[in-house]
Amino acid sequence: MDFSVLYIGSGQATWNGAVPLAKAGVKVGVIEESQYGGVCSNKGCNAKIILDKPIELVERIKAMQGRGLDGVPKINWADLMAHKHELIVPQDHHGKQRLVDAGITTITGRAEFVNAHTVVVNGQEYTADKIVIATGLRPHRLNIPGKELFHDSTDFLSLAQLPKHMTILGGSFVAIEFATIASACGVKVDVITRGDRILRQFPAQYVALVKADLKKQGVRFIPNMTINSAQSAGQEILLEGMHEFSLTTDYVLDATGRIPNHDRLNLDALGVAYTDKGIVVDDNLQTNVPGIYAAGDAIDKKTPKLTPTAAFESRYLAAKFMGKNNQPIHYPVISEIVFTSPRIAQVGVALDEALANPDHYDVSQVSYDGDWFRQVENENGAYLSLIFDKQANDQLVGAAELSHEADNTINTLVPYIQMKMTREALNDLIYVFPSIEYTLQRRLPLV
Ligand SMILES: Cc1cc2nc3c(=O)[nH]c(=O)nc-3n(C[C@H](O)[C@H](O)[C@H](O)COP(=O)(O)OP(=O)(O)OC[C@H]3O[C@@H](n4cnc5c(N)ncnc54)[C@H](O)[C@@H]3O)c2cc1C
Ligand SMILES: NC(=O)c1ccc[n+]([C@@H]2O[C@H](COP(=O)([O-])OP(=O)(O)OC[C@H]3O[C@@H](n4cnc5c(N)ncnc54)[C@H](O)[C@@H]3O)[C@@H](O)[C@H]2O)c1
Repeated sequence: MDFSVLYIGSGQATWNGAVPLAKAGVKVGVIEESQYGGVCSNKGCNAKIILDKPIELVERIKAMQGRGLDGVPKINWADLMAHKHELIVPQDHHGKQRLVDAGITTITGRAEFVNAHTVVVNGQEYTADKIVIATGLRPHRLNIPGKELFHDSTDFLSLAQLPKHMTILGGSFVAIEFATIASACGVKVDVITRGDRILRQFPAQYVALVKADLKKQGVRFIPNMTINSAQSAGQEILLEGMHEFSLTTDYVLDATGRIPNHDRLNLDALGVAYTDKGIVVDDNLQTNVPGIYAAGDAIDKKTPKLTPTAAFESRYLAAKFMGKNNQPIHYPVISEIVFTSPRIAQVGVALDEALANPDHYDVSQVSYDGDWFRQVENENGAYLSLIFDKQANDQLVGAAELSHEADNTINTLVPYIQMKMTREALNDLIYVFPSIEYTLQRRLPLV
């Protein structure tokens, strides 16, 4: 065999495990058809957070007007984009170098299976004991006439010049994060959704506040609408939908989700099971074909398709391949965030579920409006919910926050929930003062 372990794809689901595996002396190969490091490093999280940063800073500066700061800086999109390129363009090179430095053989090109232990890339065959499918997702495109006029998240993240009027199809992470960025930069934004909700996975009450803020800023939400076609109308694009709906716009961002890349792997020849959401794996991340595993966004899974979950699965498989862990995968508590302004972050039991089950959960809801430390930045409209399990000794089992600091608060709470800390134990910690964490603790109901 050429390799002990051969990965297809080089994203988070690969390198987090492949690097330690190779450093432990295992013969590892990685095949990548596009940019090394995958979506997150090159056309996802990292690029997005660079474009988002000034939006967050400007919002915070706006809140401090007349409180020690005079004047709100303007966002310069061209400079911001140049800054993004400066940081992101080298990621492909770094992503490859990280593998090479660990002693991994990198193979550039598209992989296809020949049999359970062989793949072909650019006409050359490579064999391995174990093969890990970590091929991620690509943008879904609505299949309607005129779809070629649409753009996807990758296009937006490299947009040289902002349009005057942008129409976004979809209402989840990509749609709302990009609506936040574009609108803050002065673009007139429409968000068209099939249903009547956006950001379904986040607490309805916090989402409603974010939506109200976006509306105030001029974002127009068009719910319960199916777009049926698009066509050029001079310099503009004409969208037509049900009930004789029509709209002209300068730019259409198709944010209707992402689809797996496994259709390009010749899986049917091997009988590897998959669904339209991804590869089917058991609780050892092995497919129905022995020796073939899958990790990251490529899997059909209930856990969210995020960078930290992909990295967790990658490390899990590496430990398994090194013989250090023979247990089924056991996910720890998972946190997530949407980079709106302010952000919504959450971890553990969902707030909406907890509120719907008052016999099971005690929900402590806090407004930071009266909190002097949050008022240092004049942050208003910030909220925290803590969820305790009444049936398990008042353990903290979930939390959600809407604020500019939501990522920090929720990250602080992750280990408490994972380590099953009770309300009593949480009151028994001493933090730096003043700080976000100290403020959080003071908001905990005493036992
Ligand atoms: C715009 C955007 C913003 C995001 N923001 C966040 C965020 O803020 N936080 C967060 O946690 N997550 C975020 N995500 C999700 C995150 O990027 C993914 O969960 C993560 O990249 C998954 O890693 P992966 O390794 O499973 O797949 P990927 O990163 O998609 O890597 C798969 C790799 O496989 C390669 N490949 C596919 N098929 C083949 C083949 N046949 N042969 C060879 N190579 C192949 C692809 O080129 C790709 O490089 C975002 C995603 C997008 C699109
Ligand atoms: N902050 C973050 O962690 C972050 C940010 C961006 C993306 N991501 C990840 O990237 C992935 C993609 O996110 P996303 O927002 O593109 O997709 P998504 O799958 O989360 O949402 C897709 C959206 O498109 C809508 N939609 C689907 N099909 C449609 C159709 N035919 N017509 C109209 N609307 C349709 C859905 O109702 C939904 O609102 C997810 O796995 C997400 O976890 C994460």
